[in-house]
Amino acid sequence: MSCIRARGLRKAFGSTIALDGVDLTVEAGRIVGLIGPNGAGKSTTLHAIVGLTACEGELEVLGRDPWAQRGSLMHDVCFIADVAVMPRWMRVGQALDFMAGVHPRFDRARAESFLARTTIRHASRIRDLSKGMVTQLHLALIMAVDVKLLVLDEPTLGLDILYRKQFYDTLLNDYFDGDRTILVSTHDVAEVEHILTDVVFLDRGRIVLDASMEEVQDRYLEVVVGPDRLAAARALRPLHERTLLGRSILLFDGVAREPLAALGEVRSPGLADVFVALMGGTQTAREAA
Ligand SMILES: Nc1ncnc2c1ncn2[C@@H]1O[C@H](COP(=O)(O)OP(=O)(O)OP(=O)(O)O)[C@@H](O)[C@H]1O
Repeated sequence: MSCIRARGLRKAFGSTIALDGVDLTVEAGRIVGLIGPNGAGKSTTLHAIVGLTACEGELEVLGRDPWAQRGSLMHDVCFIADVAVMPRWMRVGQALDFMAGVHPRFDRARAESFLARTTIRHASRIRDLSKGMVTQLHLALIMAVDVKLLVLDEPTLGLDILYRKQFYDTLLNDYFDGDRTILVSTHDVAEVEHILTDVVFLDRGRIVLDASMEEVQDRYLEVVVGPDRLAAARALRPLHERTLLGRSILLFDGVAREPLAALGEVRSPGLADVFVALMGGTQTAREAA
């Protein structure tokens, strides 16, 4: 059984089509990045998955219909939007009490042992903690919830780079155990690239790319060419072309390494470059040819 299985998901808000036929399968034990620009439909997808919004189409999460069976689904799912946004008036001990009261799978001892590694004290008020400490507290609460699926909607928005890195590193090292599934949305590709097993690019309510990181590695190549080889490189129909320090960098989808190597230095593009190539909307060499 897949962890998430969506077929033909559609959602309209008035005349705005937020999801326009999304098919998505996420297997258990994967870390999937749902990546897209503002308004792409990321939050709507995640809300549908955790049963916060009803959609047309078929959707099954951990064998349940999220909209109809939200109560039971929430025993196995944790949904977080905005790390480090917590009630400022609460004390740390009260946040632990609250979690213990509302979530049947919250393991207080686990949260306590994580907090013991920090300088956060039970008696501290959240408003007196630094932003980094609030991130640590939030992580301690998340990581103590024993669920099968963790859904994170742009979790690190508003955090600076150090805390964002700390958040993802801790998530990977102390939470992910190979059985859990993590689905994280972001518009910052570089931030999550190193933790993902799979990537889904979403644009205007449609999936543009759905692949494992290995598939991305195998499929896309970049070649750096000088002006003398540019016409030959363009003839191989690149997906995207950009110029950097006077040299052209052409990105190809599904073209073998050998013919590219004859044109210049071949390398694997970063996920951000593939994202720009697929979503950039700029004129590509293919169009120019
Ligand atoms: N409750 C709503 N009422 C009306 N329109 C909505 C509502 N929720 C989302 N939309 C619209 O649906 C589209 C998709 O929004 P969604 O929030 O899912 O995108 P997103 O990819 O999460 O964007 P962002 O990165 O900006 O949060 C947008 O055009 C948005 O304006």
